[in-house]
Order: sequence, then structure tokens, then C-alpha cells
Amino acid sequence: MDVTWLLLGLAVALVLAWLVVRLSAWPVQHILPGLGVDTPPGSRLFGHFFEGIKHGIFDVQTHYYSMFKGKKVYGWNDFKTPTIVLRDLDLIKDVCVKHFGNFTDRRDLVRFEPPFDQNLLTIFGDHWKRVRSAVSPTFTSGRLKKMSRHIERNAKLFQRLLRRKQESIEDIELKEMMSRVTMDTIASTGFGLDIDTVNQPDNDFFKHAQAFINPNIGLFLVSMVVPLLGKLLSSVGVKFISQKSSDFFKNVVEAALRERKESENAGQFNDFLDLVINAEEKEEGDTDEKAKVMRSLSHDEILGQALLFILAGYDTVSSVLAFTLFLLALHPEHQRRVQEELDSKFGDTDLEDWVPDYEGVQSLPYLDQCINEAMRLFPPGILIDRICTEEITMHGVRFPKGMTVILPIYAIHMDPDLWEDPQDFKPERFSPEAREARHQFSFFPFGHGPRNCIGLRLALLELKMVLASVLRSFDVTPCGKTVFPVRLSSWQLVAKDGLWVKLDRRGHN
Ligand code: HEM
Repeated sequence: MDVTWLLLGLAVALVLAWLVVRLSAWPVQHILPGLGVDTPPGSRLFGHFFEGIKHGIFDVQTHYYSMFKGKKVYGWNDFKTPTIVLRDLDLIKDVCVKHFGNFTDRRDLVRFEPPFDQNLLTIFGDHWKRVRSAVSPTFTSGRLKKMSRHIERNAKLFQRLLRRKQESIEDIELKEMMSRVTMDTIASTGFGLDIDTVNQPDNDFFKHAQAFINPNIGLFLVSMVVPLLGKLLSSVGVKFISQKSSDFFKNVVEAALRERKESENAGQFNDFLDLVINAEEKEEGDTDEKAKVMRSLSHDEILGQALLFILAGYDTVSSVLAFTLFLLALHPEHQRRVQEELDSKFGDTDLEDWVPDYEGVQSLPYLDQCINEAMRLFPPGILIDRICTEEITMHGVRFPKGMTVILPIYAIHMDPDLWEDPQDFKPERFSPEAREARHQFSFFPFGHGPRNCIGLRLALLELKMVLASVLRSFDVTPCGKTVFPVRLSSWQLVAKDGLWVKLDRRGHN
């Protein structure tokens, strides 16, 4: 009797295993080839899941991308999720811009806990359209100009810290340093808070922001390459944001909202919260009822965007600041050109606590070129994605409804057919002539089209104000701890050996 049950159990297990293999292999065998999309060899059971795990987010991207040279697209499978990766730049343009209406959403990768699940990055369809329309006016020129005063103040504090470090001949790790000034800028431009992380890195705001960004950005990136793993981890209770930290930020934002509603100074903080609170009343000529509804945000939506302000603006900006300065330290000839540009534009203004203002950074073309080249080599958005929301055929490729589409930013930025010696730091690639001669979509660190990075202009403003103030006052040079070329960690845009440099004061005054 026991043996019969054992055999029966074994038979059922075998049938189930066979079903799992068949079902898991289904898209590998049929969907992508059925669409005429080639895939690299993968496991029948797991698709390309373990390739993603084995190689990490950078190598798996460049490896497959180069394997399908000459093709418009290629595919991979995450267990049962077929994915089309775009190689052709015209196709990328059409997905982002011309046929955006068919590709409005992103993948549902990681579930945020309510109320933070209402953030722009992860909401869909008409909900996204309404929230984006409400948040967009935060980043108009007028608003940015007012926000720049917060950046100016933080950059001054930062400069004093660097001066102290330089005077005590301390080497500095750029990512850590840049994280401090970036967090201060987020707190002040976002929530009107002066937290002074530059001088007090143990403040609660910084600690909680680190706690929810650091461990979980890893989960987010893993999910980008292997979405199923991200969902599995979320479903077994691995949270994208730690509960303690999410409670902390909920309290911070709610306290600020309460205070402003009661305060006579509401609307004069020149920050993100001001705008979202008053979105309805503040827009000029808002007589149109539909426009008013489009621009109003619920309480939970305000909390969701406030969180995203920290999440999307912190690691991105601090990484670009750190990598740009590091690359300039390793390439003194380019650093000198940036300094000459600054000296000739700002003449003999006093260097003590010098930070350019909003107008001052509007025309610094060589600094722009260096920032772009740093973002080409080290793009914080390593890849981006869209979901096909309406079936469409473009450039001979059919995209069924529901298909996941990947835009491999890092691989395109490293494509030797688009960039000669792609590993080298050459800011000249971004001269007006070189840009003119290149496909517009060969460089897109902020994404493209209506769903591109909403914080692009704020990010560039911050980058230029901080970099200009540092480079005008200091020479940045390699030190004993410098490791170059940079070795990136497999899953994050993080230099394994840190980004170590030393500073020398420039002799202007
Ligand atoms: C150097 C700095 C930054 C880089 C490289 C960057 C990059 C990106 C990329 C690649 C995307 C996806 C775009 C797409 O899918 O087409 C994105 C989206 C987004 N970014 Fe940024 N970002 C930066 C800074 C910021 C800042 C400072 C903020 C906010 C203050 C911000 C807020 C957002 C938001 C809200 C989205 C989602 C937009 C939407 O879905 O409508 N980013 N960013």
C-alpha cells in the first residue's frame, strides 16, 4: 500500500515537473521566435534568468547587445516573461516619442507600500498622465530659479567642508561626499528643510534615506534584469522601503504639510511641497475645470511624489557628481579646460564661498560636455523599460499588447559602432559638431519622450552649480587610494574600490 502511494506521488510529481518545464519553456520556444525575434541560448526551464544573475546588470546587457549586432531587436526570457530589447535607434525613438501612446507604462517591478505606491515611477495610464501633469510645473525655469537659492546655500556649506578636508590633507571618497550635499539639496528643494548633512552626516533624515535607498536599490536593480525574482522577494516580505524609514518620511512630510496649511508663509518656501499643495489654485488662468482636476493631487499622491523626490534624485545626482569629478581628476587636461572656462566667465570674483547662481551656470559648454561624457560612461539609469499597451508593428517588428520592451542605455552608450574607443573619457564627443553628426538617440541618460526624467532640469542645475563651485576653488587630483579604471559592482552603479581623490586649493586670491 505504502509503495503504491509512493509511486503515485512520484508520478504526480513527475507530471507536475513536466508541466512546469513545458509551461516555463513556452515563451522561449514560441512567443519570441514566433515574432521573428532572436534570443540567445537559454535554459528550457528558466529562460535567461540565471544568465542575468551570473553576469550582472552591466555585462549581461553589453554581452547580448554585441551578440546581436546588425539586428534591430533581440529577446530574452525571464522564466515566462518574454522581453524584446531594442537595438535600433529609430525604433527606440518611435517607442519613446512617435508611438508613445502604445508604450505609456513601465513594468510593475517592485511593489511600494501604500501610500508610497502612488509615485510617478510606478503608476499607470491615465493615473500617470494626471499626476505627471500636476507635478511638471515644479520644474519650470521660474521655479528652478527659486530652488537654486537652496542649492547655493548647500554648495557653500559643502565648499567649507572641502576646504577643511583639504587643509587637514585628508583624501576624500567622492561618492560619500557628494551624497551629503545631494541629500541637503533634496531636503531643502523638496521639503524646505535645512538638515546640514554636509556637517552632520548622522542626522535622522540622512540615516533614514540611506536605510531605505541602499539595501533596496539592489532589489530594484535585480528586478530590472530578473523581474520574477523581484516579485518573489517582495511576496516573501522583502520590502523595497524599510517600514521604520517609510514611517519616518511619512511623518516628516505630513508634519510639513500640516505646518504649511496653518502658516501664513505657505507658498513661499520655493520647494516641491509648496507646489503640490497649491497645484490647483496656483496655476495662472486655471479657469478650465478639467485642467484643475488634472493638476490636483490627493494626500497619498503627494506623499508618493515626496518619496520619489528622495528616491529618484539622490543616488542619481550624487553618482554623476562623483563620477564627473573623479574622471576630471584622472584627466587633468580636461579639468584645466573646465577651470579656464570658469575663470574666463567669472573673472576675478572672490573664491571664498563662491557658488555660481542660476544665470551663471546657463552657459558653461565645456562643463556640460564633461558631465555628458561622465553620464555616457556611468549612466545612473542603466536600462529603462516600457510595456506595450496597444499592439503595434514598427520597422517590421510586431509588438503584441503586454510585451515588455527594454531600452539598454548602458549597452548603447558603450557601443563601439556609435562611440570610438567607448571606454575612454573624451568630452569632445559632445561638442556641437559631434552631436550634430550623431543619432539623437545614441545618448539618453534621462530617457526620452513624455515619460522621460521629470527632474532632468533640476538635476543639471544641481550638477553644474556644485561642480563649478568645486572646480573653481580646487584642483582635484588622484591620491594613493585612487583605483582607475573603475571596477563597477555587478548590480549597481557603484565603484567597488570607491572614488578616492585629494584636493589642492587653487591660488586665485
Ligand atoms: C543625473 C540625475 C538623474 C538621472 C541620470 C535620471 C535618470 C532618469 C531616467 C533614466 C528615468 C527614466 C526615464 C524614462 O523611462 O524614459 C528617470 C525618471 C524619473 N526621474 Fe530621474 N534622473 C535624475 C535625477 C532626477 C531628479 C533630481 C529627480 C527629482 C527631483 C528625478 C525624478 C524622476 C522621476 C519622478 C521619474 C519618473 C518620471 C515618470 O515616470 O513620469 N530624477 N530619471
